[in-house]
Amino acid sequence: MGKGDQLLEHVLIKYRWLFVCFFLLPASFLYELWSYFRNLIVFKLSSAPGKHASKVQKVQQQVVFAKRAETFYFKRSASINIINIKTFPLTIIFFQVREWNKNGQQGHMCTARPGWQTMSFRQGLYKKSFYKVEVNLVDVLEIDTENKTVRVEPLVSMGQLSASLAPLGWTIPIVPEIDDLTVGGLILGTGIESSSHQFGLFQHICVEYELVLADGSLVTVTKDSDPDLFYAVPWSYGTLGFLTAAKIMIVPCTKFIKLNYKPVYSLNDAVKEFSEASASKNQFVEGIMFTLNKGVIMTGNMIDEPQPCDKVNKIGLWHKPWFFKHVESFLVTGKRASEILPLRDYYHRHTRSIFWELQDIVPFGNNRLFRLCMGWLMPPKISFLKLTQTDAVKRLYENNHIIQDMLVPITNLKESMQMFNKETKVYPIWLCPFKLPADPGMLCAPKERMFVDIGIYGVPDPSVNFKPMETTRKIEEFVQKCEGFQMLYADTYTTKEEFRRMFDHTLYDRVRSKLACTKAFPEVYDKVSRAARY
Ligand SMILES: Cc1cc2nc3c(=O)[nH]c(=O)nc-3n(C[C@H](O)[C@H](O)[C@H](O)COP(=O)(O)OP(=O)(O)OC[C@H]3O[C@@H](n4cnc5c(N)ncnc54)[C@H](O)[C@@H]3O)c2cc1C
Ligand SMILES: NC(=O)C1=CN([C@@H]2O[C@H](COP(=O)(O)OP(=O)(O)OC[C@H]3O[C@@H](n4cnc5c(N)ncnc54)[C@H](OP(=O)(O)O)[C@@H]3O)[C@@H](O)[C@H]2O)C=CC1
Ligand SMILES: CC(C)=CCC[C@@H](C)[C@H]1CC[C@@]2(C)C3=C(CC[C@]12C)[C@@]1(C)CC[C@H](O)C(C)(C)[C@@H]1CC3
Repeated sequence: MGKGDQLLEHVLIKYRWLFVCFFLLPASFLYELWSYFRNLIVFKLSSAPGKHASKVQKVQQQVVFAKRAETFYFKRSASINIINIKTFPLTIIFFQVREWNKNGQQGHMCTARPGWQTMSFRQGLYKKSFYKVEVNLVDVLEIDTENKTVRVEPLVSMGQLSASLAPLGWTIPIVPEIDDLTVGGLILGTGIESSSHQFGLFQHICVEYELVLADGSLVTVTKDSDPDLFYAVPWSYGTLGFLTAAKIMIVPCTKFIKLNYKPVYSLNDAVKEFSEASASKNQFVEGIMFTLNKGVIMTGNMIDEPQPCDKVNKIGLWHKPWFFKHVESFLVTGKRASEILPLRDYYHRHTRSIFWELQDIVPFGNNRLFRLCMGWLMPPKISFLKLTQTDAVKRLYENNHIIQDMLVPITNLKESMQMFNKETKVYPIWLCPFKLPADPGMLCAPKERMFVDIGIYGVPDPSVNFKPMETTRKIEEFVQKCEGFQMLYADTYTTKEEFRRMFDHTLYDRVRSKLACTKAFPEVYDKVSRAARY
């Protein structure tokens, strides 16, 4: 690398904030504005629910077309096979055939959602070669307060869903905290939040899935109508079919939450407080560890209205400190404290600082003056950050940064913390308890157990000699020994055999062979392993 390139690389890394502040923030704002008005018009015209059936038909047509195109290329039969599909515009077919042909005529399919839009550090290599199916389904379809369900399309985001439900006094029981997470990604990957100790993972609040299968047929499954497929869908990462709608439980909600902060000053205390809180009746439980021995355990409950003497802290306002910094401040006072927060501010509490990831990108993002002047533009859209990140920044993250969520039984919390401390010394660490019911599927377990998600996001301490692959492999091995799991949005460095040991593939394999998925979709491992992502 020449001197000029080195200088450029240095500037791009060190001064990424310049680009972020002067370009990405306004771009993100304009995008939010556009999507706000688009959603408003769609909602006012109520056109979305009516269009669902025809949009799903388009998905089916593309799948049928992919199958026919495959037959055509392998058997070299007449092109009439392809053009025969009614109502599908010819031009699109020709373009897609050309694309599919150019890309090596592979039979596997994936959604056409570009990799830069997904909530993961990397993008799938397969997005370059697979046959891409447009699943342009972005709307809330029906809010049924009588049966306590909401029916949504897969690209509905958490921000959009909480904005739709909260004014009506309802919420889904688990609202994963980053606004742009989508229902589809959370069902086919997984979702977790501070209410998961009561409700489980995102899949456990879903009651019905509508899917387009590998043969182009449309099915609607519940745990009673087709338990095999119903339980195989979560964690399948889009390798059983295309999700076109989901029915999710809703529960009544109030406008406020009372949040209690309990500072802890030793690992033993932290584990004790956190485990007790996870087994309690509190509606929300979360912990943030700022060192191995110091952290804050939070419990919360919805309340109807604040008392006149209560101070409401609107932590979502643009000029408020980042949430994790606010939490850290309770370590200084050392006292238990409580405060009232608006519920939506609480749900989206980690959005403005992208947990603690934004401090590496905009180092002065939590500065009071910056917040006052520019805070309303924050955060930049994760997808825009991803789209515009340079190779130098990517390499920097690859070699000096770790982003992993490890799900281990809560009884292994102490040794897990000690292990991650030894291998990474990354702080803050996110702790979120969740109940894992004894359901069939990838996380099949003999009995219901309490787990904890340990989220490690950040730069390992120089003293630990962090090596991305070796360190992650050690952690993965440890997690496997604890009978735990790794979240799939992050890279897995396991071998396929190790991955199949970590996740129970019995039901998944059976459903894949029953639904003829093997030719249509890759296995989960081939979408999430480090080798499958760039
Ligand atoms: C009955 C009903 C049906 C609906 N049906 C549809 C539909 O079919 N299709 C559809 O697309 N929409 C639907 N909506 C949603 C509607 O379009 C949204 O309300 C719209 O997006 C505008 O939202 P808002 O102004 O209430 O959001 P705002 O509250 O202004 O939120 C806008 C954005 O800011 C974020 N945000 C808000 N508060 C916070 C906070 N405290 N912290 C961090 N981020 C925050 C949100 O996540 C969101 O992305 C429906 C809503 C209702 C009530
Ligand atoms: N608090 C939390 O729980 C958090 C969770 N996450 C993780 O982020 C991910 C979700 O991110 P998001 O950007 O929403 O989703 P992604 O685009 O990352 O989707 C995840 C997977 O689901 C597949 N998928 C999504 N929608 C469909 C569909 N309609 N039909 C078929 N397959 C589909 C995708 O398939 P394809 O590859 O074909 O596009 C992809 O393999 C999850 O893995 C989640 O665990 C991240 C942050 C926080
Ligand atoms: C289960 C839970 C709570 C998971 C939280 C995961 C987040 C911390 C992850 C999800 C997406 C994620 C990997 C991301 C990044 C940081 C960590 C994130 C936000 C960033 C913003 C880091 C900076 C990078 O240049 C880039 C922009 C590509 C990514 C994008 C995705």
